[in-house]
Amino acid sequence: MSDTIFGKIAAGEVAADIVYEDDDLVAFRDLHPQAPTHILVIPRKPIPTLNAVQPEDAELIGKLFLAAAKIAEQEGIANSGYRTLINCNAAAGQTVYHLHLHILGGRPMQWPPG
Ligand SMILES: CCNS(=O)(=O)OC[C@H]1O[C@@H](n2cnc3c(N)ncnc32)[C@H](O)[C@@H]1O
Repeated sequence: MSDTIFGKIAAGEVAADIVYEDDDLVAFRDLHPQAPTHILVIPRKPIPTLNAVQPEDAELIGKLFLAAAKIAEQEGIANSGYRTLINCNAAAGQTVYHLHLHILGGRPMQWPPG
């Protein structure tokens, strides 16, 4: 049994608006979008936070970012611009402890992020 909601989505146990998936990754639209395009890309491997990423995960993390760029292209936000971010632990607001990369686009992003 997958222990986070994202693990359940990856396992097909919980529905999501999936926009991309392969053997290693699943990408789906955020339930509470913070931008016109807000997509989460997750590894199927249940890595809880960025702190838990190991050297043997390097290729998987690379695939996460390659997929993000491909998805941004598919979403039509690659040229206008988009933000990718990973929140790590409570101070950053992490609420789901299954590593995930946010893709936010379709509107101007603020800097610095809050
Ligand atoms: C504050 C950021 N916290 S977070 O960086 O941990 O991001 C978690 C994200 O998961 C999203 N989310 C939670 N449950 C689901 C779900 N079942 N399907 C899609 N997205 C979900 C939240 O809206 C949130 O943006």
